[in-house]
This record gives sequence, structure tokens and C-alpha cells, in this order.
Amino acid sequence: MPLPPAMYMNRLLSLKGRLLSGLLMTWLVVLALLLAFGWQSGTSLLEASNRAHLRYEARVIADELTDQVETRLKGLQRLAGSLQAQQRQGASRLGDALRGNDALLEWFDGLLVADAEGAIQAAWPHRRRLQGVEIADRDYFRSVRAFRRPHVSEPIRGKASGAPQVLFAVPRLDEAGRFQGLVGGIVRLDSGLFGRLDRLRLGQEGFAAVISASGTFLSHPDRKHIFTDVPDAAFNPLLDLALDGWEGEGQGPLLSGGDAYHAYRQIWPADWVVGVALPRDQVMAPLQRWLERLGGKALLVAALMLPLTSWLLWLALRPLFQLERQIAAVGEGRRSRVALSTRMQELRQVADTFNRVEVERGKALAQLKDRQAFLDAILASSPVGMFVTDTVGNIDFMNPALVELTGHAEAQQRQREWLGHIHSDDRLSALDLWQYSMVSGEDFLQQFRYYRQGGDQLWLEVHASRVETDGETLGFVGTVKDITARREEEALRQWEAEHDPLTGLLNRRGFERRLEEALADCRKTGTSSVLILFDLDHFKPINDQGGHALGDEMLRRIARVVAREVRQSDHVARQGGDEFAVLLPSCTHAQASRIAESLREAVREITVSHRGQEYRVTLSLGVASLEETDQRIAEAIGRADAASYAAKRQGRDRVVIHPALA
Ligand SMILES: Nc1nc2c(ncn2[C@@H]2O[C@H](COP(=O)(O)OP(=O)(O)OP(=O)(O)O)[C@@H](O)[C@H]2O)c(=O)[nH]1
Repeated sequence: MPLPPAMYMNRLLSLKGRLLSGLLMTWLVVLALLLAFGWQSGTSLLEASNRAHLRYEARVIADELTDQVETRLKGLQRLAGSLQAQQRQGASRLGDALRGNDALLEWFDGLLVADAEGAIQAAWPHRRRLQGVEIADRDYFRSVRAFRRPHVSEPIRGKASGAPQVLFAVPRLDEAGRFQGLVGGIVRLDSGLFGRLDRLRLGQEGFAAVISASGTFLSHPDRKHIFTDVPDAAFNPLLDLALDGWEGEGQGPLLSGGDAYHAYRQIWPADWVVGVALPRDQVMAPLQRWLERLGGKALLVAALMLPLTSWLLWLALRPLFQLERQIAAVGEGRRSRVALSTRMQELRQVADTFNRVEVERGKALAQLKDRQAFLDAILASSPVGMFVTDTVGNIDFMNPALVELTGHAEAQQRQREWLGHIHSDDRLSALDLWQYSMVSGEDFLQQFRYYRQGGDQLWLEVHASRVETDGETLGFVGTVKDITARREEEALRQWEAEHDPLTGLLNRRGFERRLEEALADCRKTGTSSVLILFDLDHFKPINDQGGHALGDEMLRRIARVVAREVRQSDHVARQGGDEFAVLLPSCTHAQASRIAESLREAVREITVSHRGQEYRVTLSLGVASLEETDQRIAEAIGRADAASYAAKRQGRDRVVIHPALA
């Protein structure tokens, strides 16, 4: 089954993989260097040997052509000497003399004799075509006449035949050394002189060419170049040098394209240059083939070596793998130490160091375990609830006291779980402070209501601090106190401070605080609130005749009835003795009158009895509103009090509205 790419990558990056890749890379680099070195050396060798070969070939060809040119010129000189005797006997005798030298036609394609003015006097074998043709305008004629030395012409087109040719010319001189004309031998460029060169082959594509000093091809294996000029000097500087008389070897381009090694030699008697060329591709081809074969074999060897190298590496690394397995076993607790049987000094040192570190680690772990046992005991026996959270606020640990307190058996809770147990009114502020503490690192100290398992509500005080080591936050530890009793006691004290213990209604202090609030609201928003003050009529006889307890009972009943008659949001108070007060926030005057009246009627229905005697009381009620202009509540109380007093004066059991309200 094929391995997934990640596994291949893991294998490649393993120690064995890296070593194997390294060896392979080294082998490839060595191979590349060997091939490069082989190419370099082979190129130098081939270049040197081929240059030597070309030098030799060029010299042989040049020597042979020089020999042939000299032989031909000598032949013509001999003919010129023999023609001197027949000169006086006329052109017909000259023609005969030429005909008598047929042997020269082995070397020349034609012979001619010209007089001192450049008129052809006799020719053979093209007697008729050349007879009388003027050659005085030809360079070779001028040169022979001027220097009176043998001369080989530049390539020319024959005046009679029109064929490309060169003319070998020697002067005809009389006894006094005066110029009498010349004897010329015509050599056609497509004739035998260069025939051997056409057939010459150096390797598969090497060849030789002959060029005149003026740069015209006399011989070239590609016939279309014959009688054409060589390219300009920039094309092949070596050839340009050779045309100026230089001899030597070098590298240059070919007319057919590509690069080649060239060798040049001079044929001095004819002022010609022999060039021998060998294309570089042809020279390098064997080396290239050899290197390709060598490279292929080396790669094959590398491929075959791969499994062997892999196996050898496995053998070499086996102790390391053994060490790795043993370390894993120590880590998993399956063995206590590593024990290697290897002669590798370094690995033995690693194993020894590991064993030493492992012993120290064991000691440290034992110490930690002891300390942990102490800590666990402290946490377990602590009556204070304790917890540990991670850095994001999830509880990792709760001690038994906290589990007992909250009733949540699971000692680990995610943040949203423990937040969910907090009273909804307190949850948001607790969360805000908790998040602030986590960000800022400041202690978390908060009291909130908390629902323990089963639904009972507790008041908890939680104090948590951040735990850090080396600047890194590990989490939070905290303590939890049950402050339910304290909070209830405080609440009771708060209630008692503002309530009348006999009736459970607000007392004067509690009532006045609410009255202050209502006045502030009135002054701020203009909301009208109404104050009712009333006093019991003829209460004293109940006390006097029925006793204080009966009076208390009457007060309690009145309190219940009054509280029932008003809205939940209204405030009812016993101001002291038999005086009561009602605050009706956001109440109209008409509503207030109706309420006062209903109170009067309800209370008069209350009866208490003692020894068969029924007792009732009535109310004298005074109604006044809170005014925006009131600076203090005493002003409103004064108005209501005055109205109540007026009700009392007017005969009791009635409601009097303060004039300001009426
Ligand atoms: N049982 C009882 N009586 C109280 C309490 N506080 C005050 N009293 C009595 O309430 C009575 C109030 O006196 P008054 O207002 O003069 O008596 P009254 O008979 O209602 O007189 P008028 O208001 O003029 O009708 C007194 O007898 C007080 O002793 C209390 O807490 N319990």
C-alpha cells in the first residue's frame, strides 16, 4: 500500500533518510565533478591532438601543392627556354613547338605564348580560340613583365573559355635579358591540381580548401564556393591573418555554420593559402558519447548501490535506533534505564548521560510527589473552599470543601458552567471583573449569589490570584467563603433599621428616606406624589381597658389592612404611637382622595374584643402633595400633619385635603 506523502517526508527527514540523501547527493556531486573533469580533460586532449593532426595535414597538403606549383613553373621555364630558339621563325613555329610539348598537358589544361605586347602568338590545344587574344590588361602579364619572374595569377575567367582558372606564367627573355613575352599554363579550378583535395576527408566532415591571396576560393569541397570570395575579416579573423601570410591553428566558424578547428599553411610560390578545417562537433562527439555512457553507468551504479547503502546505514545506525527505543521504554516506565551494547563511544556517552539525568529526574519527581501529597492533604483538609483554573478560566481542580459547599460533584467545570450557577443579577458583573483580572493580573475579589446543586442560594465571597512562573501565566488559584449567614444578618439589620418591629411597616427613618427620594424625583421630573398622614381616634381606651397587648393587636391589624389597600409600590409606615403615614408616588389628587377614603372606611371595620367588649377605631386623615418648590420633606409633612390635625379638630373619622392640594 503506498505511503501518504507526510510519511515519505518524515522518512526523508529522519536521520537515516538524511544520511542516505547526503550520500546520494555526494555521489551525484562527485559524479558531476568527474564528468566535468573528464569533459575538461578530454576537450583539452582532443583539442591538442586534433590541432596537431590538422597542423600535420595542412603542412602535407601545402608541401604537396608547393611541390606541384614549383614543378609546373619549372616545366614552363624549360618550355620558355626551348621556345627562344624558334622565336624568330614565327608564330606557326611556336605553335608547333607547343604541340611538341604535349607532356605538359598532364599538368596544364592549356598552354599559350604571348609576345611582349600581350598578344597571344600561339596556343595549344585551343589554338584557334586564343590566337590573337590580348592579355596585356591582365595582372599576371603586367607582373611577369615588371618583375620578369614566374608568377601564378589570381583566379580569372578565361577569355576564350570563360571557365574559372589560374594561369601559371614565366617570362620569355632574350640573350640580353629583355622581356620578349611570356609562356603561360592554364590550370582550370575544376581540374586535377585540386582534385585530390576534393576527395580528401578528415574524419566525417573535415575538409581542406585553397584560397588565393586576394581571398578567392580556388578549391573547396562544396563546389558552389569555388571562385567566390571569403567573407569579411570579422567572420573568421584567423583566415584573415592567414591571407596576410600567417601560418598556424585555431578555432573559428565554418561557412556552413558551426564551429571548427582550423589550420592554415602558405603555398608561397603561388601566394595561396591552404586551410584545413575539422568541425568541433565531430571532434567532441566521441568524448560526448563516452561521457554519456559513463554517466549512465554511474547513475545505474548509484541506483544499485542505494539498497546496499541503505542496509549499511541501517547496520551503522542500529545502536542509535536501539537507544531511541530504550529511551521511549524508559519514558513509558517499561524499563528503568538504557543499556547499550555498542562500541560507539559517542552513543555510550549519550546513554550514560541519559541514565544520569533520568536518575536526577526520578529524584526530582519523587520530591515533587511528596510535595504534591502534602499539598493534596492541605487542600483536602482545608475547611476553606479552594479551586484552580487554567488561563482561560476553566476550573481544573476543586478541593473537597468546595465540592461540599457547592454540591457540584465534578471537580472540573468549564467557565460557562460555573458562571451559569451564579445568580443572573450578579453574573454580568462577576464575569466582567473575572475577565479584567485575567487580562490585568489583578486579584479577583467578588461577592455574589450562587445556586448550589439542588437550587439553594448561597452568598459566596471569591478571592482569586494569578499564578505566574518566569513571567508566564499558569492560571488562577482561589478561595471561596460561604458568607450567606453574614449577608442575611446584614440584611436583617438593614431591615430592622428601617422597619417597625410591631407591624412590620416602615418606621419613621425608613419612611423619611423614601420620602426624600420621592421629593428628589418630584423636583427633578415634576412627578406628583401624595403624602397621607393619619392618627387613630380614641385608641387610648383600648389600651386602657383592654391592655397594651390588645392595643398592639389593633395596631397590627390596621397595618395589614392599610398595606392591603394600597399598591405594592406605595410605602406605608407607622411613624410612632398611633400615627401612620402613606406615600403614594406618581399619584393624582383624585386617586389620593379615593385611597384616603377607602383607608378610612376599611379601618373603621376593624374590631378587637376584650371580655365581650368590642373596640373599634377611626382615622383622622390629612392629605397633602409633595411640591416641586419644597426644599425639605418637613414642609410636605407639615402640610399633611396640619390636614390630619384639622380632621381631628373637625370631629375625627374624616379625610381633610390640605388646601394647597384641594
Ligand atoms: N398598645 C400600644 N399603645 C400605644 C403604643 N404607642 C402609643 N400607644 C398609646 O396610644 C395612645 C395615644 O394617645 P392619644 O392619641 O392621645 O389617644 P387617643 O385616644 O387616640 O386620642 P385622640 O387621638 O385624641 O382620639 C396612648 O394611650 C399611648 O399609650 C404602642 O406601641 N402600643
